[in-house]
Amino acid sequence: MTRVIGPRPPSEQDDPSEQDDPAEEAGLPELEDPHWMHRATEFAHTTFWSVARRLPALVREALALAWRTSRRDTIASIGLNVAAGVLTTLGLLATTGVLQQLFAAGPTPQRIRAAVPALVLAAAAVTVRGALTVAAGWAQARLVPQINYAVELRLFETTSAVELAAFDDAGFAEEMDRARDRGLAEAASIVNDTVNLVTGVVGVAATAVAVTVIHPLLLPCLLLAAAPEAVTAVRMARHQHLDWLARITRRRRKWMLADLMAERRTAAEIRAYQMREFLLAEFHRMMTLETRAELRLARSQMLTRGVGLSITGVATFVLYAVLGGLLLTGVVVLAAAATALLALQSARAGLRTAVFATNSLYEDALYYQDYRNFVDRALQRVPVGGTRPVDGFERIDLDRVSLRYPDTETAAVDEVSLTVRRGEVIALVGENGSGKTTLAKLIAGLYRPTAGVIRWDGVDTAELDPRQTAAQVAVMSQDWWKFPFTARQNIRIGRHDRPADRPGPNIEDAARDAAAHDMITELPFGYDTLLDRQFKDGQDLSGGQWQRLVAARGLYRDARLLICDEPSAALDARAEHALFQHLRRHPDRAVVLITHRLANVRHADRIFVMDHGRLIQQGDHDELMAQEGLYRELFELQAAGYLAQAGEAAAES
Ligand SMILES: Nc1ncnc2c1ncn2[C@@H]1O[C@H](COP(=O)(O)OP(=O)(O)OP(=O)(O)O)[C@@H](O)[C@H]1O
Repeated sequence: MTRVIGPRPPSEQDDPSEQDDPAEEAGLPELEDPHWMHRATEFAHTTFWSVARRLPALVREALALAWRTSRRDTIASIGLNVAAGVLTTLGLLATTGVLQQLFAAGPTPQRIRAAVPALVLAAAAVTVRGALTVAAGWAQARLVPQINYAVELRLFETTSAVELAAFDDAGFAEEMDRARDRGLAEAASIVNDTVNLVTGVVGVAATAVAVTVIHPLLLPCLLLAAAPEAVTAVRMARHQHLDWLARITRRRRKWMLADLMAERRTAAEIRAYQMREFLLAEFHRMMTLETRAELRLARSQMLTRGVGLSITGVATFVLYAVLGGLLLTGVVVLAAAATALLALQSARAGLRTAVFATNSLYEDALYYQDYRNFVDRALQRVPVGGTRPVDGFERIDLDRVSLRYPDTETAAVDEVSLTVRRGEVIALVGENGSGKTTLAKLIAGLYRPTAGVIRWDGVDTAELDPRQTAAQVAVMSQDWWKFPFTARQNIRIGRHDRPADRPGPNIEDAARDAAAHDMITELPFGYDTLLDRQFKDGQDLSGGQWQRLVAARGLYRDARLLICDEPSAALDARAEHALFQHLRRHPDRAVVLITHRLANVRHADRIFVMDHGRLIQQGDHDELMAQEGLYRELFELQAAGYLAQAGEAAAES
């Protein structure tokens, strides 16, 4: 049988456990550290005691988050764990009672009878404690999805409201990634860690109370015996973290390779270039190094644990010796000593839980802080706008408007003044990078000018209600997104909130106007076809078909200002012709058209020519053709191509 997947089998020489730290590793392709690495590094270099010092503040933060999300589940998670702790104490005391009766003098049946009440109490304590622990776990598990939902909602409410310009700011984008990648997930973790910490501390405290009641001298003995285990737990957690840090770049590369080999969007290219062997070899190399690192960690963890267990063994031996001494000198009775040994198990488990929870809480809180900081900063970038109502316009005036993108030397739009009037079609033309799209986004209100003023009927747009202003605008963007919805939804999102009584084109009419209707009806489920291949029955469209859908959405929006940025770049001649029939003059609408196909702007009322962000020419087609300049040059260049072809065809016939 042919092997479908057949990576090179590891040779003996490749045995990961046999190789030393390879120089090969240094030859791996360079990758930048992920943006959240600074937190991981910060944690790695913080001592456990510094972590413990910050604990009260972190616990307060986590509890506040849980409290805001669900008071009932917060109280239940903490309260039930504390109650379980009280029952641990009761259970241990009852056990001492049982042992005291069993070790007392007298005939066996009589001793057993005397032990029965304490035995019942101990059994009841264990049972109720178990029930409380289960209920506490349930409350804790209920908290997690609620917290996740609350923090995600808050994040996306904020990211979807911030101004578009924020997305051009590399710092902002990085903070957003950081908040999304780890910050979000760690919100529920810090609450979980806190509840675990409380559980651990309550467990230790309950045991401590029980042994102190039995005999105060037992408490220091108990802590002494449990301490080595806690130290081992801290050391192992640190090892694991440092090792994870050292391997993170390689693991990212491994994930990236794994993604490349199992992603739809890369599948075609990988096959076309026959990259399979190359990728599998890279993956194999990465896995070899990774496995070797994991084996190294396992070895060092084993050593740490071995040393820890040896010290714990010695400490337990010392405890036994001390208990023996106390028994011999009659300071404690046999029953109390036996209970102390039982208590030791419980204290160890509690201490281990508390130590792990402390470590995790500190680290997770660092990432959660990233989320908090991002949301605070993002809220400052939500455009406030004015309150003046807007209902259409007669004219939009740009007065020496400029826009400089963050961290760039030159202005993408430089002191441009122009007017867009209702009922007109205006065109923006110019070479690549001349600032047309940026200017269109300024007119659409997607960007605020960094200098100059835009006025709607004489009123500065900063004074207008931003939601109402945006409702007047439709943008058929050059870089549209393939929204993973049905064809109908893809058009309807253009004005999904249109009230039933408000007039406007219906979905099918808009699709017909954009030459999309026939193409949609030919899809397997017509308008209800899901346009995403990653889901069952989903379909994909060609570039031109998508663009027809985008045009249909823009027409369905039925806005007073229609901005069309290269609306026909991917359309065939028939679809382009059909679309431009519907982009003609309309008394209630202004159209701003950007296109490199200059034949389409011939009939525009006015044409604005951009060059390096500046407006260098304006007029209608005839005026611009009558003068020397960029417009005529570009138009003639394009026309020459058609004329030459027409000439060749005439000569051949
Ligand atoms: N988000 C951005 N951040 C930084 N610079 C940008 C951004 N978008 C565009 N630019 C720069 O601004 C200038 C104008 O770009 P713009 O997209 O407005 O040009 P254009 O005339 O529409 O080009 P094209 O004809 O290629 O679509 C270019 O130099 C471009 O590199």
